[in-house]
Amino acid sequence: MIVRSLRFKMTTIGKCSSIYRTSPEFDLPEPSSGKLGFQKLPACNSRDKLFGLSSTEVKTSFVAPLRAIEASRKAHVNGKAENVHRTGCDSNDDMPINDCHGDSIPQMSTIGNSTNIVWHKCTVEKCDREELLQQRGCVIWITGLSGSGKSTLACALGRGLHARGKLTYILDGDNVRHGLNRDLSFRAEDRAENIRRIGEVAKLFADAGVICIASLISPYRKERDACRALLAEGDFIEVFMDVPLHVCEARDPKGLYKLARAGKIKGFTGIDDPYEPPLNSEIVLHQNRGLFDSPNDLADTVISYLDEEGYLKA
Ligand SMILES: Nc1ncnc2c1ncn2[C@@H]1O[C@H](COP(=O)(O)OS(=O)(=O)O)[C@@H](OP(=O)(O)O)[C@H]1O
Ligand SMILES: Nc1ncnc2c1ncn2[C@@H]1O[C@H](COP(=O)(O)OP(=O)(O)O)[C@@H](O)[C@H]1O
Repeated sequence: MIVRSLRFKMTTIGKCSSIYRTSPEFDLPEPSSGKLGFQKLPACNSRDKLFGLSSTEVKTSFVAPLRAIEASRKAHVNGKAENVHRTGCDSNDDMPINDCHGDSIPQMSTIGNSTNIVWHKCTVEKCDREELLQQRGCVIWITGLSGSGKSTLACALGRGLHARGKLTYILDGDNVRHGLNRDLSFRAEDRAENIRRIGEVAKLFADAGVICIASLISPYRKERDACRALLAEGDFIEVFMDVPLHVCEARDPKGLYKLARAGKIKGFTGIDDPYEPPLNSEIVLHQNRGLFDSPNDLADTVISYLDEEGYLKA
């Protein structure tokens, strides 16, 4: 396997310094001819009855715009977001629908600082998108020290899944700090906010049916677990890059450990800022007999997990 050498340019974006746009690329086979496409959609839940359509009608008329039924979810006051945000085709059963065309007044919620808000529900749901994509939307959350190989794995994984005709999107901590999170520094509260925002965005991607690969240090267990709690059971797959600090420091591809040791970067993870390793990751990747598997092999481990758990089919 050939690893292309990359030149990194240090930048300061908003409050963050020393971050890089990461795009490590490995020479991998070109994606196979497997193409994404449209197909007849089987009726996937009891919603058919709800909208007064038979399964056949749903199948044949799905491409025509269905009248969207805006609905709001049960009022959950004071930030009980997990109940409000629950998605999935089987979530209709316990959810009252406020049809905006009817007489009922939608129930209002207060979520954090947002008052009088309503959850709008659409007839095209996560499972419909998954059917279209022939995969299950989920979040693969890669955590580990700087230099542990998160971005490299994310990229290898993205390529490997793409080659299998699966739709992925990478949310790399470095990259997201170039835009959405440019206002965040590396102080503890800003890191927590960085993790929270990426968790929320990842959740949207998963809801879109995409296999979302989040790769960020995410040093705090509590914040990682909070992101896990945003998703349905099983849809958050934590991958721990269990690479010892001395290995990451020896790699030091951006020279940041050197700067941190010299006291030129304060609060560097693993040096003078904490990293809390996960306790119950779905996947732990570590060295075998002092050697780390190649990024492609590591990616294959994750892909096998996804395959076995049924994420690579609808
Ligand atoms: N103080 C400090 N500590 C750790 N890392 C630092 C720091 N300052 C800059 N950088 C660079 O920023 C990248 C980490 O960004 P993340 O968003 O993944 O970090 S965090 O999850 O909010 O902790 C990280 O990228 P990776 O090496 O890819 O992990 C570093 O390049
Ligand atoms: N599986 C691996 N085996 C050996 N070296 C690796 C592996 N994965 C990544 N690397 C190297 O380690 C360094 C850090 O990788 P990177 O993906 O940038 O880590 P992170 O995103 O965690 O900071 C890079 O020089 C990369 O080429």
